[in-house]
Order: sequence, then C-alpha cells, then structure tokens
Amino acid sequence: MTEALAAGTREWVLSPESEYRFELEQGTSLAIKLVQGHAEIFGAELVDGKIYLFYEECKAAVFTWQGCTIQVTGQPSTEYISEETPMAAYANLHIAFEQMRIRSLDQMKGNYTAGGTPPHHGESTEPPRVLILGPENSGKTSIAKLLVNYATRAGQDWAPMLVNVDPGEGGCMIAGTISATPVSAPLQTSTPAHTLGNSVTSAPAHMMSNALVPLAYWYGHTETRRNPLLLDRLIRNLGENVWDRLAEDPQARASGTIVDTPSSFAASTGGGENHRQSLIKACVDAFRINVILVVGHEKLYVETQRAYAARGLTVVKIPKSGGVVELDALFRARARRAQIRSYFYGERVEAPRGLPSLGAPGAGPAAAAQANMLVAGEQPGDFSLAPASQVVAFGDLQIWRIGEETMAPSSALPIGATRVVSEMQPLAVDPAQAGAGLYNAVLALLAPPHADESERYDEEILDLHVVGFIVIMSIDVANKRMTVLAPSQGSLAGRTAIVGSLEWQD
Ligand SMILES: Nc1ncnc2c1ncn2[C@@H]1O[C@H](COP(=O)(O)OP(=O)(O)OP(=O)(O)O)[C@@H](O)[C@H]1O
Repeated sequence: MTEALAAGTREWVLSPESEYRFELEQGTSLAIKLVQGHAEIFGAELVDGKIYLFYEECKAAVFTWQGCTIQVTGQPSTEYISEETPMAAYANLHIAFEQMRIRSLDQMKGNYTAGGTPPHHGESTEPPRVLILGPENSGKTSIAKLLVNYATRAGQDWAPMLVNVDPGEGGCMIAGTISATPVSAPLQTSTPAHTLGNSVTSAPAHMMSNALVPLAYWYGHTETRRNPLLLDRLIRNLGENVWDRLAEDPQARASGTIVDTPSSFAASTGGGENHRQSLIKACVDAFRINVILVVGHEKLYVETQRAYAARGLTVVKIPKSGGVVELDALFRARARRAQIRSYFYGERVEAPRGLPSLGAPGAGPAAAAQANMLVAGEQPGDFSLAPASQVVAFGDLQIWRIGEETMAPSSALPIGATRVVSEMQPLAVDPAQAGAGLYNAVLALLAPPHADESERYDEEILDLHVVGFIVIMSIDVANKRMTVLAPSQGSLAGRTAIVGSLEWQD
C-alpha cells in the first residue's frame, strides 16, 4: 500500500494474466483507477489515470495481460484477485475470428485475384457469424461483449453486429426486446442495467460518444417459453434485416456477427425441448451462423456437435470463467426495472465516499470531470432525462397484443363455442374493456406501417420494428383517455403500440 492514498482507497498489484473481481451490493458504488500498466474490463481498455465508476450491483473484473496496478475506492461486497482465467482461450478465439474477417474482406474486395495471398486449401472465406450457447450464468453475455470489444480494438475499422435474442435481458434496450446493433467502439461496463452499453433511445445521442443504434423487435415477454413461435418469427425478421443492412457494406459484413442467447436455449424447462431446438435453428438460419460456441457444458456441446457439425458448422467448447456470478431471479428483476427507469429518467450515479459527488447539479459533474471521472466511459454530465406524461384519447393510440386472449374468458362464450387465437395473431386491445391488462403496462411503439395501403397485410404488425417505449400510468374509462409516460412530448396520435406482459411502476 502506498502511504499517499486517500482514506478508503486501496491499491492492488495484478500480475500478468490475472484479474481483480468485484461484486457490488444495492446502493453502493466503486471507483477504479489504473495507475500503472495496461488493463481491460470485458475487453474494453482502461485509460491510464481516469477514474471509472461502477454502480447498481455491478459485478465485473479488471483483467491484465502484462500486469498492472489499480487503485480502488469504495467497498464491494466481494473483491479478490484470480490468477486462473479462461482469457487465453477467449483470446485464441478472437485471433481465429480476426483471421476469418481478414480473409473474408480480402475475398470480397477481390484481393486474391489481384495478387494477394489466397486462403490455404479448406480455409473458409466467410466472416465469423457466431452463436454463443450456454446454461444460466455461464458468462455468455460477457464473452459476447469481450469478442465484440476485441474486434473493435483490432484497428481494422470492424463494426461487428452484436445480436441479443435473450428477451429476459434486453441487450442495450429493455427486456422484452430482441435486437441487433453494429458496434464500432468498445462497450463499457458500469451497471447491470446496461450490460451492453446505452442505446440512443435511452439518452439523447449528443450525451453519448459511443451511443448504439439498435434495430429491435418487441417480443414483450421475458421468458422464451411464453410464445416461442412469435420469438422464432421475430428472430427470422431480425436476421433478414441484418442481412439487408450488411449486403451493401463489405466492411460491416466481414466484421461478422456475435449472437448472445438466453440460457433457455441450453436446457429445456417445462417440456420446451422442441421449442428450444427450433429457436436455436431459427438463429442458425437467420444469422447464417458458421461457428457455435458452447460455454462450459459437455452434454450441450456433444448434442450441438451432433446436430450441426455435419452441416458444416464449427462447434467449439469453451471454458466458463470462475468469476461469473450466479445471478438470481430477484437480481434480474431489479436489473430490468432499472433498465426501464433509466430509459425514461436517465441515470443517477453517486461516486463512493472520498471522491467528488456527482449528485449536486452543476458543481457535481464539473468537479467529477476535473477529477477525471468516467461513467460508462463517458464524462459524467447530467445523465438525468425528463420524460413527459401525456394524456391520450383511447382512439388515438392503436394498441395490439399478439396471440393472447384479451376479451372475455372462453368460459363466457356460448356453450360449445371455442375461440382459437393463434400465437401470432394480433388482437386489438380496447382500453375500456375490463381486464385489458394495460395498467402499468410497458408498450413498444412501432415504426409506422406501410404508407401504401395496398402493400399492407394482416400480420404486418409483427414485422414492424421498435422505435421507443411508453408506460400506461392511469386509465380514465369514463372520459375514454389514459395517461402515458413517454420519453418525449411528441404526439402519440395515430401511433401503433404492442403490449406484452412487462409492467413497470416507479
Ligand atoms: N470474470 C468475471 N469476474 C467477475 N464477474 C464476472 C466475470 N464474468 C462475468 N461476470 C459477471 O457475472 C454475471 C453473469 O455473467 P453473464 O451475464 O455474462 O452470464 P450469462 O451466461 O450471459 O447469464 P444469463 O444467465 O443471463 O444468460 C454478470 O454480472 C457479469 O458481469
């Protein structure tokens, strides 16, 4: 320990290829400063001398290849150094993917015919399109982030497509969505509410230098088994859109795709084996997967190998990190709530004691900037947002629910009558109807339908992507209007929204 350290600040010296792991409890924050050497967090490099803030139950690790010294302020519930990490295996994967990217770009640009070194016999000229499978808490999201971050740091202007098909997590948006995001700068870690960085829909773009622009679809539930057919369809929609975006851009296409999946793809619960297999297949088809990584699960690896190796896919078993934290259902629910809250209200971060406060308006951020503090890799400005609560007439907003009964229960139908609603059928929701299920519901606002009426079709709503989210705060049936929390004052008249099963209350 150095004597000059401020009270509450500790110094850790990390040997090469080791990592400092920490876990934060609710309401605590932690500051980490790199003072010597090189270090990274899930592949995003730390800048020497800057103070990085972590909050809202963040769990992560500072890893170093060559050795480093860090100063840590704040009190995590757990902190330790581990010399045993699977980083060498992950880095080897990255190197293999990097070679695939380069071969693929050379091929697309015709460099081989122009005298470049052609690929060896049997070497693929396809870019890496990778699906990550693994059980709950195996570190899938962290590996996806690491691989994407390493690609962006390669100095080749790669912008890999990071796809999240785990509606329980929501990627860089909110839970209930699946999304695809081109990533051109390393994703920073600071809070579990934004494991994959912030999207521009949750904060004004000018506030974030590395804001992400995802393409997202609304599934509306957190569990894949709730409506697997709908999820299958949305995954295929997303895949088609990703392909369209990449078609005209060789650099983006050669950058490849990394797909993070939910843990339900690894183990069937509640008799969902068929759905599990068909959802994996939907991903493989939709994103033209050529590599499947299976994290720390022998049986799943053998099974996946059997199913996909014969079709020409490379299936690789990779070790799970001992640092991955077991996250329970309550933690996940809190992270989802924090995600929605920060979509509407932005973030409020308190620096640990001993560092300048970020709370006081004006003076806080300035003092923090002077102290070289960073929140999610950004200068801490005023991260709070001002959502608008609007009163909307029932007829102004068209609300739909996909594939679920919203009308009277079947028991209320005439004897002998049955109502069949397909999983994919959009049903209009009448807010005046008892049991419409709209109170506190989170709704996704969709892109407008086709301008030409003749081009419209019944299930078009399933193919419209998400442009934002609203929450219904109160319903006034007598006056046929409702109060809605929206990110801005923009009029909602004539808009289309889908409700799922997500609810939120501040
Ligand atoms: N080496 C590490 N050191 C400390 N914490 C880690 C490490 N690797 C991952 N974590 C943390 O462990 C938690 C679980 O990891 P992650 O979300 O990557 O797993 P997952 O398999 O994607 O989870 P899920 O069950 O949601 O699919 C996260 O909070 C992550 O930040």
